Amino acid sequence: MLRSVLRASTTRLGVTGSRFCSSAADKLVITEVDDKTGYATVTLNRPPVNSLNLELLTAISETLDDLQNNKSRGMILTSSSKSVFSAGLDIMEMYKPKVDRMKEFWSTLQDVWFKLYGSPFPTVAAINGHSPAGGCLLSLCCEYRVMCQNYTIGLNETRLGIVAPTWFMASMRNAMSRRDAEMALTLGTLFTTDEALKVGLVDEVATSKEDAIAKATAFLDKFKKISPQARSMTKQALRSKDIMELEDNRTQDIDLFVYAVTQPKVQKGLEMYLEALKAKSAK
Ligand SMILES: CC/C=C\CCC/C=C/C(=O)SCCNC(=O)CCNC(=O)[C@H](O)C(C)(C)COP(=O)(O)OP(=O)(O)OC[C@H]1O[C@@H](n2cnc3c(N)ncnc32)[C@H](O)[C@@H]1OP(=O)(O)O
Repeated sequence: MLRSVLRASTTRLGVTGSRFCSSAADKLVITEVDDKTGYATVTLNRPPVNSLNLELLTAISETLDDLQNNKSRGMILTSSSKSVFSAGLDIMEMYKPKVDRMKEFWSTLQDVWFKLYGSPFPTVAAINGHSPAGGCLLSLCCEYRVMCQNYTIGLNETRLGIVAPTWFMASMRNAMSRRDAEMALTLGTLFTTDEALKVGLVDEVATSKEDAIAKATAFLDKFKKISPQARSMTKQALRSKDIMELEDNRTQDIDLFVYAVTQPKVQKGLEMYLEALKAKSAK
């Protein structure tokens, strides 16, 4: 049975059985913990496309703190949308930005990356929809990815005229061969589910969200007989080089982000990209 933990930002709510309280639907991140397994299902809930703005990133960051403080046994990251896992960073945070907010936005994204990529508990992404750019990054931070059929995933930054930061690249390199990561990053490839499986960007394909959650749960179950401490120390040792590299360069990374995104050429590119997105959705 699902337990008490429904959390969004700083608000705790109750839950009865497997049903959410009505107010849960308004929350940016919904967390349910299964009493039997102890696994938390964390659902991104910012319609229409879970684009990652400062508020959503803050809610994710706080959720990850909660899971760590409660010594979570495992996390499944998914989305409440029927067709989008996450559309990546909210382009409105980068288009005509206010510099102070932009810095806080990027610093919060860094926090989420540290907490998710370096989490002591095991993590799986149940990717139940499209997952470009920052959406792909969130899933890459997890240890295992199960993706539903007929969607797209990838770090497509070069297609927007943007260079993915080195820690985005490191996250991709951790999942795929160096060669495939180089091709994918330079081309800004958005892979179909089947293509993503072939290059190792995802680990399993699912037929539905329920199937993805079941496969994610089966992955977490594999660690039942493994010492949690040995497991987490091994994971963190393998990822520590990437983590230390960003830790040592946090401020420069924020400054670089602000500099790159405020370039007139990049602003123009973002404007055109937004216009194209809006024209497409108006059709
Ligand atoms: C030194 C380093 C410098 C910089 C590094 C920056 C790194 C950047 C990382 C990023 O994540 S950038 C974001 C990249 N994201 C994308 O390219 C995805 C764009 N979106 C889509 O392709 C599609 O929306 C979709 C995710 C495939 C979903 O398609 P669907 O048909 O379901 O929805 P629709 O396109 O109609 O969108 C609905 C609505 O949402 C708006 N939208 C979509 N994505 C974003 C976004 N990322 N940010 C802000 N808004 C977004 C879209 O415009 C529609 O709005 P409207 O209803 O008002 O028209």
